[in-house]
Amino acid sequence: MSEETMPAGEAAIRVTAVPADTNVYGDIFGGWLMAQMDLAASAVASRHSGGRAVTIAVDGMTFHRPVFVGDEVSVFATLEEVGRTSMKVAVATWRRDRHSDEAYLVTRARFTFVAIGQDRRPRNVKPMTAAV
Ligand SMILES: CCCCCCCCCCCCCCCC(=O)SCCNC(=O)CCNC(=O)[C@H](O)C(C)(C)COP(=O)(O)OP(=O)(O)OC[C@H]1O[C@@H](n2cnc3c(N)ncnc32)[C@H](O)[C@@H]1OP(=O)(O)O
Repeated sequence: MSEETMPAGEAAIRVTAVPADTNVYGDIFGGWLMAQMDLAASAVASRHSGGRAVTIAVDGMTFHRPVFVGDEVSVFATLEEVGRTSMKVAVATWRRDRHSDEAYLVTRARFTFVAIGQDRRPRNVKPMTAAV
């Protein structure tokens, strides 16, 4: 394994990177990875808030390693903090070569979501007592 070990728990998203996800150099697009992370984090935020939640900010994203076609990409998302209407979700993405058990951390970031109502305005969310 790499310097860190991939979490043993369930990934919010696990998907295989395919040629359609590549940039002009043949590596996987950072934007595609960000979309997977947004989807994973939004699942946590929507579940906690019991409804629609939108991304308002993404902080601290660094791409540490490239992802290649055929890699298994695992995205882990954990609710870290809950405000009045906002939720901060820590997201970490790992890659595993499909022919190996070696897994490497690709990127981490913190996504902030705001729960919104039918009127698209922020709505209150429950405090972070019950873990998602
Ligand atoms: C039939 C239906 C089926 C549905 C099946 C769907 C299935 C498919 C699922 C896929 C789902 C993918 C989901 C992806 C998620 C998007 O991609 S969402 C699209 C991109 N995001 C947007 O379009 C959001 C655009 N922004 C907005 O509309 C407005 O800014 C918002 C979010 C309504 C907030 O309005 P506002 O007036 O700025 O709110 P304000 O009251 O000032 O602040 C609200 C909270 O945000 C915090 N905040 C404000 N600015 C910041 C900031 N820069 N940083 C951090 N926090 C901030 C405030 O501190 C406050 O927090 P609390 O103290 O209340 O906890």
